[in-house]
Amino acid sequence: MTQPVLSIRNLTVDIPTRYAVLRPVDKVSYDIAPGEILGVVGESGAGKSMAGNAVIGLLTPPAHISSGEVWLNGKRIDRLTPEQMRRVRGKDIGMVFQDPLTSLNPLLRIGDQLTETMLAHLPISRAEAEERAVAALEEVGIPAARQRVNSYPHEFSGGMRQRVVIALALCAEPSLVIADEPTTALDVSVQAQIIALLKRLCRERGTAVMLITHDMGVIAEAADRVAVMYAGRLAELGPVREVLTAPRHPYTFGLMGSTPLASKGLKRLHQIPGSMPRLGRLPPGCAFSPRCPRAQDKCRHDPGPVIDADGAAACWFPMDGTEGIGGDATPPHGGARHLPDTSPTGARPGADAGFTGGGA
Ligand SMILES: Nc1ncnc2c1ncn2[C@@H]1O[C@H](COP(=O)(O)OP(=O)(O)OP(=O)(O)O)[C@@H](O)[C@H]1O
Repeated sequence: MTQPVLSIRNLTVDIPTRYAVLRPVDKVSYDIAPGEILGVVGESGAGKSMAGNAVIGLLTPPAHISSGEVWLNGKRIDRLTPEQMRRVRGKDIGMVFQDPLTSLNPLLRIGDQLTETMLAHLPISRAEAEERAVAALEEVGIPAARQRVNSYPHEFSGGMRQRVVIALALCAEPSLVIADEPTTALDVSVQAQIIALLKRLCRERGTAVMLITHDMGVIAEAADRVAVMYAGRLAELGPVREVLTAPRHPYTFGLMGSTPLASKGLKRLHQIPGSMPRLGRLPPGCAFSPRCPRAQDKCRHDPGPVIDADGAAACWFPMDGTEGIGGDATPPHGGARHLPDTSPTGARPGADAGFTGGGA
């Protein structure tokens, strides 16, 4: 089997506070292979960004990795010094954040930003780096790239700026890109283009991608595998085709059902009742149990099983993959039109799981 680009094992992040130690990431394990896009999805506060920041060494103290391991291309990186980690971030890991201005220096021409990044990490001459900067902008679809290298970040629209950030993230030829809500701040019309661009470029280069999003539509459109997070833990991990057509964790099922089925003009939503518990107030047992229509006594006392990097559902009573799932299991934006029709029942996710219906 190909060596994964990224392997995280039992990754746990703690935040000591005056009253308790909060655990926003709890024993999370997964791999990302070369050229693979792993979508990390969950509600706000699930721990998606914390897990991403832990991988790139950008946790804000007092948050820190308290146990577990992070491996990049066969080398352990969770014990590197901040200086060593800075080099890894520039060379081996590219980053795309929600706000393009986080990644771009407002005072530097974008051509210079690309050139300096390449010169810092690649054995090439300045002339070659400048030529590659133009090519990189052309590749991400910036019109008149030879002139636009002289522009400053504020001279671009939001969508164009995010294209520049993608060019910057990829220019040092990293093996991993971490994209944290890369389209959330953009117009809906631009979102799909940016996701398609990221997907195409990473596929062509064999770059592994950790794509963090709250949007199941983005997962369906772009990801190969999906890691569903809830209250710091992995709820479910598996290939997108399997997880979206036959979710096994009731949370995944509810998350899909609560996504608008925009492409079909369907208004019916199945909202998951309640909200995710705050970190300091996690219930005993499975953190999802207070919201879970399938919860039994065991769920209220025993935390769900921890799943390993091979994937599964962290549920004592997982769904069997046929309950309430139909060929009409189309996630948002038509994303699942590539998914196989495994429908034995003709129902949609969320329809029969006892989640609150929003009305048709
Ligand atoms: N400095 C801090 N002190 C206490 N709790 C914190 C701190 N920083 C983050 N948290 C908590 O850690 C949890 C995980 O946050 P994280 O940003 O990783 O969530 P997320 O899934 O990425 O959500 P979002 O999509 O809103 O960014 C949240 O409950 C958040 O409130």
